[in-house]
Amino acid sequence: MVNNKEFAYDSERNIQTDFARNMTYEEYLKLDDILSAQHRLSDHHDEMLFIVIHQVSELWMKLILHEIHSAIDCIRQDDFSSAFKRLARVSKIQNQIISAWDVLSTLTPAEYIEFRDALGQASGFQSYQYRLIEFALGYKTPHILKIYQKNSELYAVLKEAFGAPGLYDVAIQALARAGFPISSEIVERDFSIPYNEDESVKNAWMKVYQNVDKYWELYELAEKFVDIEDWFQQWRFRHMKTVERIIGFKSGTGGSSGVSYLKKVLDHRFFPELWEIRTEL
Ligand code: HEM
Ligand SMILES: N[C@@H](CC(=O)c1ccccc1NC=O)C(=O)O
Repeated sequence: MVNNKEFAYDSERNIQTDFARNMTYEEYLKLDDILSAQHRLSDHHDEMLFIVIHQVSELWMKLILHEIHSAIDCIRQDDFSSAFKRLARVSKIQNQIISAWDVLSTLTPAEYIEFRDALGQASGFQSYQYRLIEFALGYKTPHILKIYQKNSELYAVLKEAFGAPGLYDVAIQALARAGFPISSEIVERDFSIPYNEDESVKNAWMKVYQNVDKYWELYELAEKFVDIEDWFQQWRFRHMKTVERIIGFKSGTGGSSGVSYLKKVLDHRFFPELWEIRTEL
C-alpha cells in the first residue's frame, strides 16, 4: 500500500517516506471506508451482526484468494516450501471463518425473520469471492457463471478465473514433471471443464503416499490440500446447520430449495483421488 504509485512520484524528495511517516493508523487501514459500510435496511438491532459477519467473511475470503493464487504460482515453479506456507495460512483463515458461525448462531429465527424480507433476493449464493475460491480450488460448475451475467465487469473476471488452471491442476502438472505417467488428456485439459476423477492421477498419488520419504514434498502438498478440503467441508456443514437452525426448511432468498440444496453441495469433492486412495492404502 505504501508503495502505491500515487505516493512514489518523487523519489528524490522522498515524498513516499514522508507520507508514510505522517500517515495515521486510520489512513493506512482506510477505516473511514470500512467502518462506514454497515448500512442496515431495517432498524432491527441484530441486522448489524448479520452485516458484520458477512463483511468479515468476505475480507478473509480476499486473503484466502491472495494466498491460493500465490500458492498456484509457487507450485508452478516447484517452490514447494513457499506453497506450504501459503496453504497452511489458508487453513488457519478457514478456521476463523468457521468460528464466525458460533457468533451468528446467537441469532434466533424470530430475530432473523424481522429483517429477512428486507434482503429481497440477495443471497450468499451471489458471493463472487466464494466462487473465485471454488474456481481456484478447481470446482467449476457452468451454471454458476450465469448468476453474474448482468454485471459485465464481474462476469469477465469470473470467466477468466473459470478457464484458468486451479490448485489441483498445477499439482497434477507437478506430478507429471516429477516423472509420474499422467494421462496427457489431463495435463493438457481444458480447465474450464469440471475435473473428473482420473486413474493415472490416482495411481500417482498412491505411489507418493507409499513412498513418503522419496516424494516428501508432493506428499506434504497433498496433505495441505486435504486440510483445505476438510476445512471447506466443515464450513459448508456449519453453514448448512446454522441455516437450518435459523430458517428451517424455508426456501432460500437466492431461489434455491435452501437447506436441501446446501446438503447436496456437501457431496462435492475438490480433490477426489486424495480421498479415494485412503481406503486403498
Ligand atoms: C442467517 C444466516 C444465513 C442464512 C439463513 C443463509 C442461507 C443461505 C441459503 C438458503 C443459501 C442457498 C442459496 C439461496 O437460495 O439463498 C445460502 C447460500 C450461501 N450462503 Fe448463506 N446464509 C446465511 C449466512 C451466510 C454467511 C454468514 C455467509 C458468509 C459469507 C454465507 C454465504 C453463503 C454462500 C457462499 C452461499 C452459496 C453456497 C453454495 O452455492 O454452495 N451465508 N445461504
Ligand atoms: N439466503 C438467505 C439470505 C442470506 O443469508 C443473505 C442475504 C443477503 C446477503 C447475504 C446472505 N447470506 C448468505 O446467504 C435466506 O434465504 O434467508
